[in-house]
Amino acid sequence: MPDALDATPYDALLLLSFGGPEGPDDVVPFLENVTRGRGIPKERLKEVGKHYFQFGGVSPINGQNRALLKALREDFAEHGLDLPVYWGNRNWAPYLTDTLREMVADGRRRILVLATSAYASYSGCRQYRENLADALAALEAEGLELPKIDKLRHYFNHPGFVEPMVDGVLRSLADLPDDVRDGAHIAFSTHSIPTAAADTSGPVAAHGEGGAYVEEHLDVAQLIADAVRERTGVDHPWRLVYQSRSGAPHIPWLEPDICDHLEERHAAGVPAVVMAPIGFVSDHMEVLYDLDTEATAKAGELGLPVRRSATVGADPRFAAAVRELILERAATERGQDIIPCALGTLGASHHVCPVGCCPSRAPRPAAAGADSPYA
Ligand SMILES: CC1=C(CCC(=O)O)c2cc3nc(cc4[nH]c(cc5[nH]c(cc1n2)c(C)c5CCC(=O)O)c(CCC(=O)O)c4C)C(CCC(=O)O)=C3C
Ligand SMILES: [Fe+2]
Repeated sequence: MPDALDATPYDALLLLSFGGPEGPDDVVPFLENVTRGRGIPKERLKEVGKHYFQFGGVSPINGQNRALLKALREDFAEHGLDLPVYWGNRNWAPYLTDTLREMVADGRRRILVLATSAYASYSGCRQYRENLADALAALEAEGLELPKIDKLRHYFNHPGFVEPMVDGVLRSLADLPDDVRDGAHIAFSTHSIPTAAADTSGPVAAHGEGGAYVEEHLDVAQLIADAVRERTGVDHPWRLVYQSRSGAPHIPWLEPDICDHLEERHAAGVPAVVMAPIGFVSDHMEVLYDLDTEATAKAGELGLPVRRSATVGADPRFAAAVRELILERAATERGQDIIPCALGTLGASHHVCPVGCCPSRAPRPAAAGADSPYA
């Protein structure tokens, strides 16, 4: 047995995710949960429902979270980190409030949250903090004693997140036909969000065109492109592109869209493209539908060879990164001086979201941040 690792003051980890349907009957209620009060056009919802039905009404995300839970528990056990791991979702069972109630019943008092989103943005960060505040409010109304909740920092530039994606891009390049491999372009893809949300993503100091959301993705893309050049000796051109746009057409969202980009690059004479979904922690429906189905069909029409590279998923290096992030945060909470681990030019992200970080359209209470109404 290795020496025990010290996660004090924390007594539990909570994997906090999006949730997804597990069968055809779940699809409509799931979409209602996702879109409550979010102003998404009906046509778009019908369209997205079809994506889920095409896959038997089952989102891949829950299975991927179960695999991640297993990888985390195995990594912790192997390294002597005695920290129970729980799982709760925003939009589907196991629901966050139920998990939190269970954690309180189990006597958990200091909870650290790992969200399945690596970057700053309202959808990927503050909205999860709002969900935590809602869950705490629900438990408070039940008369329960509330635990203290902190959220792990953004891990987009942690080597345990970046390195598996480097390997994925290398595998995709290797998988392309020999005659087009060296000329391949890399399209780093992430979820489009309204430009107004991007511009105010991250701490106030990062607000401006694209905000922390775009800046962080560009840093990861550059890191992967540099690592690929080092490993292959080929300088592949790349661009950050977007997918899965959902809002009304008159509201500007981040562009270019992956499909338009494929068309444009093909017209410019690019012989092949690797689509690298750096914005996603695992092979979500957005990856399976928008890239593997829609964009791949588009490329087929164009006669453009494409490959989609792997997401991090339950890679053991990612599980190890989570362990390191927990120990780093625990040491910081204990007042120890510790240098946080991060690649790239931006440095390690903040531990605690400051006031004004990723504001929502209509301000709501958010836990686990400087503006949290909870201790
Ligand atoms: C930045 C971002 C991430 C990445 C960060 C993170 O991972 O959190 C993400 C993840 C996800 N989004 C997901 C699903 C959906 N997102 C929607 C809608 C929206 N997403 C947005 C942004 C993001 N979303 C936005 C700005 C909207 C518009 C409405 C709003 O402002 O809220 C809709 C409604 C229909 C549609 O329009 O697509 C669905 C069904 C799933 C589950 C997939 C699965 O089942 O595998 C996952 C992991
Ligand atoms: Fe989404």
